[in-house]
Amino acid sequence: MNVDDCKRAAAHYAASLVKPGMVVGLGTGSTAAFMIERLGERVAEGLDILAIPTSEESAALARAAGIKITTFAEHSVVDITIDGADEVERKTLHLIKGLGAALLREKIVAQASRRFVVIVDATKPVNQLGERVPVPVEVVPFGYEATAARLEAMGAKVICPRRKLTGELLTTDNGNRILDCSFGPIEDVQALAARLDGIVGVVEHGLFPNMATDVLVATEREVEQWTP
Ligand SMILES: O=C[C@H](O)[C@H](O)[C@H](O)COP(=O)(O)O
Repeated sequence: MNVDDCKRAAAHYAASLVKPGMVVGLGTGSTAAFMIERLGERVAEGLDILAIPTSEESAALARAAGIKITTFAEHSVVDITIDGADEVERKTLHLIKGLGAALLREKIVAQASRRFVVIVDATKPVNQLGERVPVPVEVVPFGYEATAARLEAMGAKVICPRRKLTGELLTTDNGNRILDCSFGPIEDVQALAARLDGIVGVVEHGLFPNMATDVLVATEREVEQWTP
């Protein structure tokens, strides 16, 4: 199985957890896209659900797949959210998310969910968060250079990601900027999350400690289910 086959296997397993009548949070990214596609197939076969997407991209995929969309104005609790991740810490199931710039909406939807199922291929689990990827941080555009300097003073190497096609600075669905912050392997995820929460100009960050209720890891042979 190649990486896409693994992503698809985890996504299909997660989609099978969705039951009729549920309000479903739809994650963002390449793994979540396989899950949205599969849920669309189940909807075509008669599954009745409502969905809250975590990005404009996932909303477009859901509409194209025939999945009905709802909002928090109509449903304040989400039964299950299924989303990808950029890193999963093996021992704790803490996550880094947001390399696709959707972290703020993803965290709002995850926080409102009874069950938060994370779907990954075997390249995503790590011993310590920050081993392979930076922590994306969503910041308001005003003074983002000053916010970046503040993050650098905390020990991060900060990069402003740009759109591949246009070269423009990456802007989120919420009109904010993303700063990718490399801290290296993170000793204390919750302490770093609290420090990031305390910086003026930071809207949200991609550290998701103690949020996943299930992590589905697709290896070449099987889909493993990890729980905290
Ligand atoms: O902002 C993007 C999201 O957090 C994604 O869930 C994350 O980047 C994983 O994406 P993928 O499944 O494409 O690796």
